[in-house]
Amino acid sequence: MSTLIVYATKYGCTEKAVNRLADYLDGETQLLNLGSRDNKVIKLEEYDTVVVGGSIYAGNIQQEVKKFCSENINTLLQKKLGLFICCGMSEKAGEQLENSFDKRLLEHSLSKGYFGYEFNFDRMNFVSRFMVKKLAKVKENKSEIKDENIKEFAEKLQRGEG
Ligand SMILES: Cc1cc2nc3c(=O)[nH]c(=O)nc-3n(C[C@H](O)[C@H](O)[C@H](O)COP(=O)(O)O)c2cc1C
Repeated sequence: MSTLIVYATKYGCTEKAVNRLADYLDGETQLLNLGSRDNKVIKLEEYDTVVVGGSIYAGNIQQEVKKFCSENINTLLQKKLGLFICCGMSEKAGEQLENSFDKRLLEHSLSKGYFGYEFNFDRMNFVSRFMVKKLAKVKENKSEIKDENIKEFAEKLQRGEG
């Protein structure tokens, strides 16, 4: 199995999560950070499995992820597909995941995951810090990456079950 993991991250949480996912997947795995400037040209046709995900800001996934999905939807619908998000409000994870991806991709995906969250105050600007303190009621750095969820996601994807 050759897998491409496509993701976007603002403060690095999603990057940590996809590195863990790569460890749980068999075969060759390649990472594509949509926010990075020095990406190699990726040919989606070369992968039989594609995982797409990112983190949630103001209820939605980053624009780069939306753009990638809409530009490649027909190819993604031919792949073994996994979709995931990282987000701070775990009780809203299901709803926010459904908001983030096209219905056809959600229906086609073999595995949908919630990979947890991090709040990294050292890297946030003043406005973000203020919003997180007010809305999430968190005041210091916190890391809650859900290793069990990532493992389960990888297993489901590899079993090929919906
Ligand atoms: C300004 C800001 C807005 C956020 N908005 C949401 C939100 O609407 N819903 C949510 O569940 N989490 C929200 N979060 C939490 C992020 O999704 C979470 O911190 C995530 O782990 C960040 O991942 P990243 O470092 O890969 O970008 C927000 C965080 C910040 C800093």
